[in-house]
Amino acid sequence: MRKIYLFDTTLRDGEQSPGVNLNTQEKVEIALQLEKLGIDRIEAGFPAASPGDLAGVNAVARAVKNATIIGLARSREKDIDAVWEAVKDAQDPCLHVFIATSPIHRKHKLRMEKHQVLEAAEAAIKYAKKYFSKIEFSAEDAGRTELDFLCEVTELAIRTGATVVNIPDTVGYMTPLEYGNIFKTLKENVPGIEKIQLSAHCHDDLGLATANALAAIANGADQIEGTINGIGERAGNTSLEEVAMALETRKELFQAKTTITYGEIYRTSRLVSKLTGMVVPGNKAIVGANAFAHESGIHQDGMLKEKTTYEIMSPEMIGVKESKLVLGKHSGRHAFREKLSDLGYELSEEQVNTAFGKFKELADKKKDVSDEDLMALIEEKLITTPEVFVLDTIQVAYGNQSVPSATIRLHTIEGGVLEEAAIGNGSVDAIYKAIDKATKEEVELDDYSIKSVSHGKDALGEVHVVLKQGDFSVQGRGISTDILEASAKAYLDAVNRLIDKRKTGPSRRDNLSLI
Ligand SMILES: CC(=O)SCCNC(=O)CCNC(=O)[C@H](O)C(C)(C)COP(=O)(O)OP(=O)(O)OC[C@H]1O[C@@H](n2cnc3c(N)ncnc32)[C@H](O)[C@@H]1OP(=O)(O)O
Ligand SMILES: CC(C)C(=O)C(=O)O
Ligand SMILES: [Mg+2]
Repeated sequence: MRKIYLFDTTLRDGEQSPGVNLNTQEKVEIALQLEKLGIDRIEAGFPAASPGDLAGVNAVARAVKNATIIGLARSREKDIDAVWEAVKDAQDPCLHVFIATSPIHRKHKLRMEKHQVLEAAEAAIKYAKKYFSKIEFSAEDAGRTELDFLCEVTELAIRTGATVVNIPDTVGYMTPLEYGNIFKTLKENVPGIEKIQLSAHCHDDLGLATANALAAIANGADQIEGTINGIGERAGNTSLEEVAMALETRKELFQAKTTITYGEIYRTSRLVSKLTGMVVPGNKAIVGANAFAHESGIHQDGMLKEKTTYEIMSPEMIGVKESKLVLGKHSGRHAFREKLSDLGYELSEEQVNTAFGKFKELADKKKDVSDEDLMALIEEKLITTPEVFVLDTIQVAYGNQSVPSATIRLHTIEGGVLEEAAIGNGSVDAIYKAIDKATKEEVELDDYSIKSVSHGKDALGEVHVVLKQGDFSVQGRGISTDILEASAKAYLDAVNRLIDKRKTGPSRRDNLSLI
């Protein structure tokens, strides 16, 4: 298998992401993690940009022992001097020097003719040779450069002493077929091309950065430039973790591989996200929070039977602990049962079915059903008190200038429907008075408490009540995303227990096997 070199520019092009500014210590921390990851070449910054960046690149050059350390320069002597100053202490220093070659950049930005661009590139590479044995030359905006001129520039760079020639798609304009064709053309037409390495540097303006990098590899590129998490100027750069995992996962296709330590990918992604403040989108390939998470029942069932049904690579390989089966409204019984078993519940098929019905009702109201939600739901639902009264609907009218009122509708065990309305000191009081009227039970509310059993705005509220009737005292619990509904459920639960207690004596909390 052919080795593909990874050139990481998180600390240079990545730092060009608007809002990102890494200090020296942060650059060193990321660089050391990149070294652990096994990155071959680290572009640590643009030393001519500021004294701070020069110091940052220099600190990286001193700290990292097992990767080439690179600084970027325009085709100007003072930029090249600054790079040498910054990287001369590295074990393996390298210069990256560039000039734009496309007609748009030549005309509007550089205001140079073709021959002036060639002269500037030649002069820069010649000057750099007084310091560097390794020089990468980039033809900025190569993607929009006339192919014959790009061949001419590449030939000149090789002749003058560049050891790597980079073909940047600076503005992310290329499609894979076009970009691949540039590499093919250079390979076939430029004299001396076999003496150097060809490199690809892509941007993601059209979402094609990784696809274009892979097309370059398929057409002979030796090196891929990119960043961790794909951060970088505008829409960002090629994500190196995507390239590495695409080559690994489809090795039969590419016959090429990187030599990185896959198990460090996730850790590196987290560190870069933390220090740059660039949040990784949940659906980001390889390192996004959802990259190995499955929510729908059919997928979860497949995953439980055989992971390869829905995963083309394993999360453990990149350092993620395990795949996640997320319970939500699309989940099915297989995943639900598995989750209950993980939480330590051993339930009969019938109990699973009852709980599953309740879980689906809850999932319709909540985005994510957490472990705490599930535990609350199981503990509430599987304690089998005969339900003499079942809550159907509640209507509450509340205004800070009016008396709260509530209308409730209950079903009875015999199939009847009871509907009552009442006013109260507050909404909960109105609900409880309406329930009293409907059930005709004379009870006293001895205690009422409410707590949140999960997190976030759509958290479940759990209400706990104690009702008294003569010598009897019973507890009731109700759970809902709405606290008024939870209050009504708790009250009715207690009334049902009271009726049951009157009939059967001591309380029964049976049919629930919690382990
Ligand atoms: C595609 C890329 O990612 S390229 C890298 C982008 N990174 C950066 O720009 C790093 C941060 N940059 C900086 O700090 C500053 O731009 C500096 C210090 C490099 C230069 O600052 P200034 O001297 O004030 O110039 P300014 O940035 O305004 O303009 C760029 C100048 O460089 C010229 N230039 C641009 N690219 C090159 C090049 N590769 N070689 C030679 N000259 C170049 C421009 O034509 C312009 O020249 P002009 O002043 O004669 O018109
Ligand atoms: C400096 C070069 C390589 C660059 O970042 C680009 O062209 O995108
Ligand atoms: Mg770039």
